[in-house]
Amino acid sequence: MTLNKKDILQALENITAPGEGKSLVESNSVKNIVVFDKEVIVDVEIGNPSLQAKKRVEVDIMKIIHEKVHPKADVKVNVKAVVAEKPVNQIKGKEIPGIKNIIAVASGKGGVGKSTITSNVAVTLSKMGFKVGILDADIYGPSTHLMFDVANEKPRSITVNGRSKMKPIESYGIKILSLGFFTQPNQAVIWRGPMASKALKQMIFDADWGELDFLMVDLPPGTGDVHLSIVQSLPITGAVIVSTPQNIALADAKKGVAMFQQESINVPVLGIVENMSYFTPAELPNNKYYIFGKDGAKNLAIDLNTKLLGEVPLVQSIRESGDFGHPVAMQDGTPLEETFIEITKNIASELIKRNKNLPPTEVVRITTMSGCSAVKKK
Ligand SMILES: Nc1ncnc2c1ncn2[C@@H]1O[C@H](COP(=O)(O)OP(=O)(O)OP(=O)(O)O)[C@@H](O)[C@H]1O
Repeated sequence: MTLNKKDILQALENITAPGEGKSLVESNSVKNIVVFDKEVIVDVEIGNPSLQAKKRVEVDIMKIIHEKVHPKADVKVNVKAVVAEKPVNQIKGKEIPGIKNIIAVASGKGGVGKSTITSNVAVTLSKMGFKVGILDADIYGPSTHLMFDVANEKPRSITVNGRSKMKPIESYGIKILSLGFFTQPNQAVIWRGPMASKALKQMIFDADWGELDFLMVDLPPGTGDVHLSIVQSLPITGAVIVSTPQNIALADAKKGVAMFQQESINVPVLGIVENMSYFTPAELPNNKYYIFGKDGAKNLAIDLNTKLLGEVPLVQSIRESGDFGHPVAMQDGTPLEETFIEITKNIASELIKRNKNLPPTEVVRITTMSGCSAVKKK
């Protein structure tokens, strides 16, 4: 009996690769053929990993060789399944030169204190000596301009390298751009999807942010289409989710986490900040009343395999300082300053973990911060 490779290859042209609509030869599935006397060994690779597909290819090859080449050939078939990695359709915004980390702050539910947490973490980062910016992307109710007492300011247009750019408003050393700068205080503006996207793109890419260590983005509450398009248009380094302890808020926070973890977005969730964890009256600072429930965010963080970044109490001074345009974390030597330092450090150490794939210089730069305490700005 004389068998040769060419006849075998020709025979294999009659078999289609499972799920490919092409012959095994055409689809390059035949990797090797060894002929030795009456013995034939065929190595094939197919894309379908199911047992049936493998068995079908094996039987088909044996049958066709017996039919077209030699009925007594001793055929051995090795079928290997090679599953191509599924391309992930990630839509990421292009990098913003000069901005090292972009932290998105989100909440599933409205009014849980997302802007309060954003402002106070930004202030704490700035007190630590970092260059910080805030982009208020809350299309429903921007409030950063109020919390930093710059409600009546309007960003100017300046020329940088021959291009006209929007100059962020600076308050307490933090650069701010907010949709709130472009509406009248008493005007009810509904930023519709495309209009909001356009305004935000301008505030991101046509603004003179300069060098920033951190740009905090205050997202609108919710997890709808508008949120997706905002999140997808920004190169976000990590996301922080804010929730209050009630079940109804936690259920929405869960959706917020899921939004960032979607395959098409895939933004690392740095953790959850629980706001209004307990009430502490000013005259009884050691008393804690868990009026909205206890450990809700902690349990959610465990469930979702993320971190509880900290718990912020419900206290009058947080509301007052927000209303007066002077974030509470600016005050030195208070328990709330400590609370925000703790949260900020936790965010930073989660960022270090997430950034470990970045070039070493990037990681070192952030590592320096993790161990440091608040450095007072001159
Ligand atoms: N821990 C707190 N203690 C007391 N008041 C708080 C606390 N956190 C937030 N507030 C107050 O609750 C109100 C809502 O807070 P904030 O605007 O930060 O919420 P938000 O989630 O950003 O709201 P929105 O959904 O409108 O964007 C503000 O008046 C703020 O000062």
